[in-house]
Amino acid sequence: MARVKICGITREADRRAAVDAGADAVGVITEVPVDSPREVDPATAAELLADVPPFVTATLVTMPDSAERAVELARTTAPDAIQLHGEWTVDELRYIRAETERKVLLTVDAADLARAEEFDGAIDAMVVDSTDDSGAGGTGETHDWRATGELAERLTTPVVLAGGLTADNVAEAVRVADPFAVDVASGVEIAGGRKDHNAVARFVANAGREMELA
Ligand SMILES: O=C(O)c1ccccc1NCC(=O)[C@H](O)[C@H](O)COP(=O)(O)O
Repeated sequence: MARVKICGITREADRRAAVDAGADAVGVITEVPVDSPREVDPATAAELLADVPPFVTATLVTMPDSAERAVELARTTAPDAIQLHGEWTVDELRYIRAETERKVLLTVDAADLARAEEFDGAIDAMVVDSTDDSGAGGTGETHDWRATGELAERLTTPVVLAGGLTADNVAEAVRVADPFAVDVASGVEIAGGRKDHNAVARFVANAGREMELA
């Protein structure tokens, strides 16, 4: 069974739709150095994360310019988990994890899986995504799901499959990669930064379809 994270929540109604659909985690994006329709300011991120109910992981998604800033953002937005994009060292990730006492996820690019191995065991989950040159996500691009599945078999750290997933391809992605979780942002939108509630519900249902058939 793959768990589901709905990422890039910018509005309360979208957060509610994700929770009502049965998402295991919601992601709120702040402080990223790219122009994203899914980015909100830290105060809005704090509000959106605060009202995530129990048993759903409130995830802060960010690309701050230092480990200290990551810790500060975690303090002001109070998430359950922090998903970092960009270039980080193992020591920096360990520092952020220890200082915040939060679960730390690192996003790695699917085209550079050799880099992923270096972080095995140092973080709580690894998001394998189709990132842009800066390491940002939300590209809407798919990648080699089989290679991600093979990586997941080698690592002890849980792997989250992201990048170009939609309600129509997520069941196949789960079948091929068998990830710990799947993550979607642009693939369930009606417009940039606004979720299509029907697509969100279909995505969550289809991510679990393989389990229903088993
Ligand atoms: O979504 C963004 O615009 C974004 C920008 C900068 C850093 C991270 C971003 N998204 C992070 C996510 O977790 C997305 O869910 C993931 O990249 C998948 O995106 P998509 O291909 O659009 O489903």
